[in-house]
Amino acid sequence: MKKQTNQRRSSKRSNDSDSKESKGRKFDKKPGAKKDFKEPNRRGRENSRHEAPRKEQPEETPTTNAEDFAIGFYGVSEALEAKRGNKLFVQEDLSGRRIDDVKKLATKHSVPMQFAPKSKLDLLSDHGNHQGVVLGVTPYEYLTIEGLLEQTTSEAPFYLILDSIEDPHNFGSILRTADATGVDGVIIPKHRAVGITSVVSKTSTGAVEHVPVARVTNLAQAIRTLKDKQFWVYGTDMNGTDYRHWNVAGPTALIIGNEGKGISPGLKKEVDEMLTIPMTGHVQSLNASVAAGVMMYEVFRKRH
Ligand SMILES: C[S@@+](CC[C@H](N)C(=O)[O-])C[C@H]1O[C@@H](n2cnc3c(N)ncnc32)[C@H](O)[C@@H]1O
Repeated sequence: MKKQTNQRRSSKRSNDSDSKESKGRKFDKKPGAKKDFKEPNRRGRENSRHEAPRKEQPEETPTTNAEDFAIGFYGVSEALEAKRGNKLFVQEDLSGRRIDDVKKLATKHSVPMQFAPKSKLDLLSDHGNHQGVVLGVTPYEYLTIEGLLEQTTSEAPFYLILDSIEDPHNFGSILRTADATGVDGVIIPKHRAVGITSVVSKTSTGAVEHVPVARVTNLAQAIRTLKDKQFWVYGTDMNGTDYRHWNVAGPTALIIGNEGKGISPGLKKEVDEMLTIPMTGHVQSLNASVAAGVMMYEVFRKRH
């Protein structure tokens, strides 16, 4: 297996999607391998905190930690459905169908509710646009890279690797498009990057509950693991091959770089090919989530 991988790595990939090399290559999964990870929400993630008999929360405002709350109608509803909710705060002077829908969902999932002034919801959501609903959630359970590979069922998975995205709106927006285009997983670094916060969850309009996210301490190591599993790994910058010639056949991973610094030089060394979205105007680059969206839809367009 290793030898075959090295052979493949030594030759530059043809952009002809019918090339012999890419045809029929299977995603190398070990059937029946032992699971060493917890499945994410909506795919059977168990949550012992959620299942334990509920105690009413103390009345004081909990410590505000963006990873502990979901906000807004979509973010809250999806987190409730994913059984991550532990307490719903509803703005006391608001009513309406969407608020009622969220309340019904909380009741359905036996999540306690508290009516509170807007000032308290503002505080809990760190002044995010909460739309009158804030949900205390159990922390998101990230997958490991092995866990992500293990649970991926596509023959030719497509993963996004985010090299230190810092803006939660960019991350949320990327997750939203990832869900829309059927991306099999998103890989993020543990340090110097945004994790799954309330703003990410809201911007993703709940997609965060559907797209598996793996968090790793070393992206370069994660990429080497993917290469060992026969993935083609692509980077994105302004000096690569025109993305319209991208051969998306087979297991594929695509790296999107940091908003300011782009992809780190260390990771560029690991990629099979760099890709570029041509630009004819005056600005230097696209927004990271816009570039990610273009690339995700390119895979979708070519594969569907
Ligand atoms: C705002 S850009 C970073 C710009 C950074 N100064 C650089 O030189 O790479 C953030 C990320 O979006 C992606 N990106 C933006 N515009 C792109 C383009 N035209 N082609 C390919 N990728 C692009 C790349 O992944 C890039 O790392």
